[in-house]
Amino acid sequence: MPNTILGQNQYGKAENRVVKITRDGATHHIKDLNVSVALSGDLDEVHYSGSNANVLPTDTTKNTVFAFAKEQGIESAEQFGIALARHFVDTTEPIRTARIRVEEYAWERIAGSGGGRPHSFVRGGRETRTAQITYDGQSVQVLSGLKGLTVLNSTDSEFWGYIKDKYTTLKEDHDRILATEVTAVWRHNSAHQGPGWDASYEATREQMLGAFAETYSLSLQQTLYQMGSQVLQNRPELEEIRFSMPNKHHFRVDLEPFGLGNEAADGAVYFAADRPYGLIEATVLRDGAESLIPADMTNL
Ligand SMILES: O=c1[nH]c(=O)c2[nH]c(=O)[nH]c2[nH]1
Repeated sequence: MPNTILGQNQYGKAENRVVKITRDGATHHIKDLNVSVALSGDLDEVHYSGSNANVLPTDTTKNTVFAFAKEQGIESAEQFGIALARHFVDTTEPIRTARIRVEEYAWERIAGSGGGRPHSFVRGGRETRTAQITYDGQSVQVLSGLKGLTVLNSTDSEFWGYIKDKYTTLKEDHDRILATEVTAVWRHNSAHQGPGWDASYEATREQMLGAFAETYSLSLQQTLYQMGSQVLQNRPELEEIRFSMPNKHHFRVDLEPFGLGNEAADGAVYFAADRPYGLIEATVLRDGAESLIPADMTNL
């Protein structure tokens, strides 16, 4: 039998769905998170011999998520993740590193005649907010982000001037739809370690959307870079942002067989294809900043 050794390993309870209601008199507030815990440390023995002496049960990590939601409340995804990561490493000797991943789902207050209803919510059609917190006993690393932010420009997009070889059939386009579903992860500089996570998130999202809308696009790559660049220029607390952006192709339908023109300028009919799709991914950095967001972080 060949000899084997244990490589990278981590464990914990994934996808703890925790909903916290905060009551402010008759007015309620809701936080809806999906929290995944991954712990690593002095855990060779459980793999080699099955000794659980160094194992904090994944069941306990689940309980901790719910107990912390009650004891400390949930101020933001980032704050909650930082508190959990510190707890696992600082209170459990064999645990050396904790990685907490958080997804946050938005709920909006249902409108009423006298303003928003106090305790009724509708799940927002918005993107999912994400955060990843890593703590190794020394420093806390926070990556914030979002996924599922679907955007579309119905004009101001062209694509032409590309390489043409014997397999190229794509026609040059001077007025196309540009649509994508943005996944983005960004890194704050070390001076910004909260609070203010929510305000930073909203402002970053707004810059991203503004840049998408305002860029006259010659390629999705160019739009992506403009989005990242505008975020970094307007959010001094950020150092680096990575995007994964599928090109949600909208092809003008050939209506010639029915004697119909279908020009973009006249208001065209498109076929919204779902696959395959172009996939455009890149990191944008502040000049001089270190590239620390892993390339696969936006493919989770
Ligand atoms: O914005 C685009 N970038 C590409 O690289 C590409 N390739 C392609 O076929 N269509 C597009 N569109």
